[in-house]
Amino acid sequence: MGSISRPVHATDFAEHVRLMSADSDFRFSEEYEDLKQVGRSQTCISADLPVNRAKNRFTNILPYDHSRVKLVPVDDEDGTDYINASYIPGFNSPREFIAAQGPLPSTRDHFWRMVWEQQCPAVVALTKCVEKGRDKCHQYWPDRSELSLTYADIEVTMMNETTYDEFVVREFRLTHLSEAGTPSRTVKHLHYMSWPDFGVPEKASGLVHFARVFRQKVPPSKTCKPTVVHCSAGVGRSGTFIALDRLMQTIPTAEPFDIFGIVYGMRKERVCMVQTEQQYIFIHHCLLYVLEGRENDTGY
Ligand SMILES: CNC(=O)[C@H](Cc1ccc(NS(=O)(=O)O)cc1)NC(=O)[C@H](Cc1ccc(O)cc1)NC(=O)OC(C)(C)C
Repeated sequence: MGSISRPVHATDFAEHVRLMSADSDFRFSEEYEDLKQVGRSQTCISADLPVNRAKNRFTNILPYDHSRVKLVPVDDEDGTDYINASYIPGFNSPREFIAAQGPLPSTRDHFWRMVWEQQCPAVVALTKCVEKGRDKCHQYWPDRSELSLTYADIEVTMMNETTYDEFVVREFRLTHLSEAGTPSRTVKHLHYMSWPDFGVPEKASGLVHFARVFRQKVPPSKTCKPTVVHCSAGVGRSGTFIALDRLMQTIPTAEPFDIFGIVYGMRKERVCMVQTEQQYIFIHHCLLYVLEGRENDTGY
C-alpha cells in the first residue's frame, strides 16, 4: 500500500508518466489498485435508512455519514436532511466542492435546496441527461423555452445560455419565494457534454479548455462557498474533473503534483472518486497537455 502521498515534480512529470505507462500501463495499474480500499470502512448509515433508499440513484454509490451534505431538516421529519452529495477538498479549501449524483425526478427539489442553502456560486454538470438511451440525470433546470421554473419554493430563471463546441454555459437567477426580502442570487451552470460514462473525453484539450473556462467564470471564492460538481453517480467524471482543477492550480506554485494523494484524499470523502483506471491515467495526460503548452501560455 505504501504512503498516502506520491509527489512528482513538474520537471520529472513527463518521464514519470512514461515509466508508469510502460508494459501496458503496468505501474499505473499497480498504483490505481493501491487506492481500492481507501475510505471503504466508513459508515453510510443515513444513506441506508429506508426513508432515504429511493433518493439514491445507485445502490453502491452512497455518501459517507462524516462528509455528506445535510439539508436543513423540514419539520424535524426523518430523512428530510438527506441528499446523495459529499463535501470534497480542492486546491483552495477542504470543502471547495460538493460531489453529487445527478438529480432524480424525486430529488430535483432537494438539489436546488442544497444549492440555495449552501450558497453555491456554480454547478458543473459532466453528463448528458440521456446517454445511449439510458437516463443519466434528470433535467433539473428550465429550458430556454420555459425560462423560469419553481423547485421547493426556489424560482429558477434562465438568464442566458451560450453554446460552445463541447459545452454549454448558462446563468440562472434564483429567487426564494418564501424568504421575502432575501436578494435573488446568480448561479452559473457549466455543462460539459462530451464525456461518455465510465470513459474519458476523446482529447485532453477539450476538458482542459472546459476547466479553464470554469475557473475564468468561477474564480476561487473568498467566501469559500462550494461549487457543486455532478455527473450521473457523482464519482467517476466528477472526481476526475475536481482532481484536474486542483492540479491546474498547483502548476503556478511550483509545488510537486501528487495525483495519488489527491485521489486518496477524495476517496476518504466519497466512494469511487475517479472511478476507472483510464480516468486516473487521463488526469496525467491532461496535466501533461497543460505543461507542454505552458511555455506559450499564461496562468495555468
Ligand atoms: C460500474 N457501475 C456502477 O458502479 C453503477 C454506479 C455508477 C458509478 C459511476 C458512474 N459513472 S459517473 O460517476 O461518472 O457518473 C455511473 C454509475 N452501479 C450500478 O449500476 C448498480 C450495480 C452495481 C454495479 C457495480 C457494483 O460494483 C455494484 C453494483 N446498479 C444499481 O444501482 O441498480 C439500480 C440503478 C437499478 C438501483
